[in-house]
Amino acid sequence: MTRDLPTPDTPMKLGTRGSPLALAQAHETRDRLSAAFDLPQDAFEIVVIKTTGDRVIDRPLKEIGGKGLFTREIEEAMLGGEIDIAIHSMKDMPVLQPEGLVLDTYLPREDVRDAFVSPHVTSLAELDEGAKVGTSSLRRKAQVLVKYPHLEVVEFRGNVQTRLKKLDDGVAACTFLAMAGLNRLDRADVATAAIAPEVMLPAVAQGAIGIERRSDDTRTADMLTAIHDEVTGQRLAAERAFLAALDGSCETPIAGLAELDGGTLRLRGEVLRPDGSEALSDDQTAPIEDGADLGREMAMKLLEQAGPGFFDWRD
Ligand SMILES: NCc1[nH]cc(CCC(=O)O)c1CC(=O)O
Repeated sequence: MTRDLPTPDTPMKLGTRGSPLALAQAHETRDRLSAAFDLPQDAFEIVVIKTTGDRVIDRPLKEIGGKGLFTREIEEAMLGGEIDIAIHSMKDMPVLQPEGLVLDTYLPREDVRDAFVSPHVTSLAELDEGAKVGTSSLRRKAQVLVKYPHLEVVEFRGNVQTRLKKLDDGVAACTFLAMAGLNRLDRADVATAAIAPEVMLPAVAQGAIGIERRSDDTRTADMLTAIHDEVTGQRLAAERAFLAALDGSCETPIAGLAELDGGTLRLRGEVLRPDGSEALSDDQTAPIEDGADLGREMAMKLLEQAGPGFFDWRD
């Protein structure tokens, strides 16, 4: 340690959004830190920060646009010294962080799968022509339409409670939620079924919590090594290299999942046309330490197969 550990008088400040899921993730981080250093919980202070994405709830995210819709205010608070670390769902994080910030600490990954949620049916295959599927995820939309072009995808924003209410109100016949989020909220009961990655490949980094810090804050860097999960780091290195090489933004339907089997890393990747008219996928293995190279190579191969214009909107 280059400096003293936090105390209740000088707590470490954990920045987070205020959604129930974000708070659950912040609490998990605090619990892991307090256990690792045998510190009381009040040596850590959870600071809730409202982001643009939280404030604007009446429009589709892609209309508000701009990078870091859910992170900008949090990262500014960290650069300004108001908080020491920021806790994020890694699947929402861009591959590059602003100057002065580092994001390389990951907690052990939760369930990576998507959940299918419906009060009416147990799978998409049971839905009739024209039935409405609620999702605001471009990936899930494209994945649904590739297999079930006769279904209609409608915009579906909001937290778990809001989305369940919308299903009750008949706005859509079904929706998808990440199993990880449901588990962290202790709401796995909401899932009608967990969808195997073979059926719906999850988003890059789904189920992983990442902790961001200032690059010059060595005390915090030292502390975070105690709660970092190496395997999650190796998996995300491959998945995020895949995403980075695809130049993936929130506006490109991309899926990717790395898994370890002994000393081998298996990466599955998928890119889709936004209208769901085509999907390209790959499945390869490499030694664990070559995960990032594998991610890059897979991205290059899929980009070449896709050709120009593949990701263009055809709404
Ligand atoms: N984009 C929203 C978001 N970001 C992370 C999660 C779930 C938790 C996770 O994947 O870690 C969710 C909700 C969802 O997809 O159901």
